[in-house]
Amino acid sequence: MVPLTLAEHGALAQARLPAVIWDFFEGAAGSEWTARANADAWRRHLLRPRVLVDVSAPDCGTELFGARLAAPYGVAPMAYHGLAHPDAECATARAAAAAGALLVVSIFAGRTLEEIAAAAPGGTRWLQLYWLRDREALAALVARAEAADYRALVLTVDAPKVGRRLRDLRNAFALPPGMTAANLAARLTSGAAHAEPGRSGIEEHSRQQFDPAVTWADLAWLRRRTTLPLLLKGVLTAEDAKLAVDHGADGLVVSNHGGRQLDGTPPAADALAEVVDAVPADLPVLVDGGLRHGADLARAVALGARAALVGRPVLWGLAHGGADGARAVLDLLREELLDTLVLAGRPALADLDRGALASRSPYI
Ligand SMILES: Cc1cc2nc3c(=O)[nH]c(=O)nc-3n(C[C@H](O)[C@H](O)[C@H](O)COP(=O)(O)O)c2cc1C
Ligand SMILES: CCCCCCC(=O)C(=O)O
Repeated sequence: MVPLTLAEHGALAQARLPAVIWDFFEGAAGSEWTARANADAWRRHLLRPRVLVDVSAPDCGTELFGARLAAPYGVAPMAYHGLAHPDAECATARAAAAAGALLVVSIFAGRTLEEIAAAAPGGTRWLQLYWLRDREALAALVARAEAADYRALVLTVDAPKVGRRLRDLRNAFALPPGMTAANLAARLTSGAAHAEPGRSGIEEHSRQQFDPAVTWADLAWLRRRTTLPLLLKGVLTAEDAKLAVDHGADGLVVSNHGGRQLDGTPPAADALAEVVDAVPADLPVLVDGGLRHGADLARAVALGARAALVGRPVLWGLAHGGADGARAVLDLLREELLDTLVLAGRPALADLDRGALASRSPYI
């Protein structure tokens, strides 16, 4: 079967993956309400098409921090792509570069930053960080990212610890043998390889390694260590968006972590406008969570996002088809976006503003 929707990519992946790994990918915190709401919220923004517009040459290309992208999209940072496919992040890097998409590499990647860069030399890559207790490890990663031509840093700020993910607790999820975070010393990663019944190795590991005492005041330490643009990922409120700007953030990612952290937060699609409206107009705001169709990319741009990141669907493609599968997911999103631009009578991203949407329809 040639998958024609992201959901069909998901079905192929689920058929292939061990259930505990599928659960780790798909799972979210608590009742998983926020994870479900993420996808539903995009669809509540109905599209308002314009007619008799010249749509013969639609263009969804864009530029982000000086890099050219084929569409306003990227791969969200996700730990351990090797759980999906043996070629791991190197395959994802090849897919993203071929599709003209940004790749945000997780601090918990299973391949080194240098291997990932070498796998797709022309690609646009950023590095995501969690604030570890071991600051020297963080500083070393920043230096390596700069040397390997990563173009920005993304500090994830919604995770003083990993959320309470019931599927992982039920499965006593732990990393399989051989699966390690290649960019960190073994002493910083070994905790995720074992879980007692009713526990999650990932959650325990985060309690050991993540610094839950970090505050806005600490950002200056990171800011001083790099000239790269610094984005904060996991901001959902106007208050925090303003604080981020005051503390030198160069961009934001509106995100509830795909519902994997605090269940009950607003869907990302609903938080986006609040954040966009709180920051200077030229500050790049990205968004992730629940984007499952190219039309959702159009919705994100219309609400003020400069680009959107896609998480689980890329792992679905990777799981069933390696680099080709991940690329197929990204290509499908771009094709669907172009189709949306044409049929909505808005042939360029600049034509997408809030007038392109009828929000919060009473009909669905
Ligand atoms: C398996 C998995 C691992 C993830 N690992 C990370 C991570 O290492 N760092 C991070 O900031 N976010 C991580 N996330 C969250 C994603 O970056 C992103 O916020 C979320 O997946 C977007 O939602 P979506 O999957 O609905 O597209 C992870 C998500 C998944 C599904
Ligand atoms: C201590 C390892 C944490 C990895 C967390 C990755 C993940 O599942 C997520 O951020 O979500």
